[in-house]
Amino acid sequence: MSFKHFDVHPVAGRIGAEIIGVELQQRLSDELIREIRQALVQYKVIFFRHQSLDAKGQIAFASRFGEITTAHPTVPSLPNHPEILDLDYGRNVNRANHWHTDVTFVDRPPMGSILRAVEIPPVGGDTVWANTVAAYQDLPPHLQGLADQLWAVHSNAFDYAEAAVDLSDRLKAFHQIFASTVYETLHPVVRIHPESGERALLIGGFVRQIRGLSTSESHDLLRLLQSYVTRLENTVRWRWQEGDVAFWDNRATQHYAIDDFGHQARRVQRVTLVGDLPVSIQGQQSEAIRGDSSTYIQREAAVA
Ligand SMILES: O=C(O)CCC(=O)C(=O)O
Ligand SMILES: [Fe+2]
Repeated sequence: MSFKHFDVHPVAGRIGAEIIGVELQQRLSDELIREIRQALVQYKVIFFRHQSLDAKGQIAFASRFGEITTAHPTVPSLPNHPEILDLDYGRNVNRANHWHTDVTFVDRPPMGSILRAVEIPPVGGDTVWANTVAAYQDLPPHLQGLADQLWAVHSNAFDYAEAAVDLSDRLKAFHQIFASTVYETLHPVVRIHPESGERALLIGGFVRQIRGLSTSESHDLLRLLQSYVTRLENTVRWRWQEGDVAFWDNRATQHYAIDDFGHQARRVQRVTLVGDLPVSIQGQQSEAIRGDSSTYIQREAAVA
């Protein structure tokens, strides 16, 4: 696909592209936003180098793609900007060095996220994304056929359970609400991407159990499926520079923030877009089992 409004330089063979010639702080035309959305769906994660985007600009840009959530249980938002999660590693959040698709324990996981690099260590702190459509395509046909039939329970039960950093009172309040509320959702292991129609594996760090299998069978099968996601051929690694912006399609990716920067500062800020209910290849929708995801999405209101 070619794009009229910008140049696209793929960063790796199967996922990730840099968009060149767009200044995100400016008000962009509807047509340009449509092209960015097409690039997002095609490349799964897109990068904009050296932007001069501020918090307001980030919110304004994100809102062109849909509704923004203020959702995160333990990561604080910027003062006056509940839409912006302030991920200041070592100071206010745990490291995200595990493979995951964001927030899959709720029935409507985010459509995507826009992450802005505020402070980046001189070396280390890269982020890796994996293409979960390519992972599905790599499965041998018999495994595809099996995965197509499976459903899995995703839960927040363990995640963020222990805070590695001292939490402020405000964060403790968020944390308590989150820790005392178990969210559990049944998602298809293979979802149909609502825009591209592609089949994508929906697994990752929040999956607890494949329905209908024993714990050990579920564990082994998840490990096998996940090995297709994290095949290096299906990944892209981004070496951040300050001002960079990454926008990922959370419906077709997992990601992993590499924890190799010791005690150096690393600060990124995220705006998250509301997603829709995943749909299986048979046309069945994900189902919340426990926890009302609107309480999650309305976190600020719940604490206030
Ligand atoms: O810090 C990063 O690079 C990514 C952290 C993360 O998992 C997220 O923002 O969803
Ligand atoms: Fe994440």
